[in-house]
Amino acid sequence: MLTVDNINLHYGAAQALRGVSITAPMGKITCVLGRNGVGKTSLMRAVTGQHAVSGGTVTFNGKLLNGMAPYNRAKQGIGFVPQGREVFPLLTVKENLESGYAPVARKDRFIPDDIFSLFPVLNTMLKRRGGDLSGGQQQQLAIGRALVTRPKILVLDEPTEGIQPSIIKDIGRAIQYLRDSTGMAILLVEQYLDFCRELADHVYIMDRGEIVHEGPAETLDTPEARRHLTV
Ligand SMILES: Nc1ncnc2c1ncn2[C@@H]1O[C@H](COP(=O)(O)OP(=O)(O)OP(=O)(O)O)[C@@H](O)[C@H]1O
Repeated sequence: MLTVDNINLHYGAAQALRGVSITAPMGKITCVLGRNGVGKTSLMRAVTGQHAVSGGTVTFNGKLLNGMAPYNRAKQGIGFVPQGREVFPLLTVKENLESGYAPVARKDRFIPDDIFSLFPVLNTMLKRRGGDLSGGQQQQLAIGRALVTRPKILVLDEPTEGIQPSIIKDIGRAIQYLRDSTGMAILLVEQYLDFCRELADHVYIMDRGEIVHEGPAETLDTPEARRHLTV
């Protein structure tokens, strides 16, 4: 289980997170929702080690992650699919997937078949450059690359952003399959309410750097939750 306990995060003098606490249990999909600029990506940066917290703790399966470099967090089982995908445009699909080998033991340096079962298009495009793929295909590649690192928790930052509906469905199915078949924890940041309502076991809503709502996915339909999500 991932436990974020009472964290603060600053960019210089500006505070982006204020006393944020969330948990993401194994075998569950935990979704963090909120409008633009409320701190969702900052929370993901705190979890993956891309930005230091200025207070509080981040632990994964009992191990304190504070101060640990992103590379070492990947070794602990934190797999990250960043906002905007960050696929290497000049590397082939195969090379992009292989870039996930760095944190895994030598014996595990192969591409698990599951990835091609989930996203068959990647298998047919192995020799194509990452930059030549559509946005949806790049998103599938970014998820595949994270899976190559054999994560115990998959952290996804707005995987549906700018993606066509049919591929959003494929990505949703893949996320459910990963939860149900591997028991990994999934931490999902989203602005797309319906996607979260369908997938999430538990939801958090953020506003201005704080958690303002927490509950099962059904609670997204309460007026109190809606109030935090409408512009
Ligand atoms: N590198 C940075 N330097 C300074 N301020 C930043 C930086 N990154 C984010 N911020 C500020 O921190 C706050 C939270 O931003 P963050 O990106 O975490 O929000 P978000 O909810 O993920 O938004 P979005 O949905 O647009 O990605 C915003 O006010 C933003 O302007």
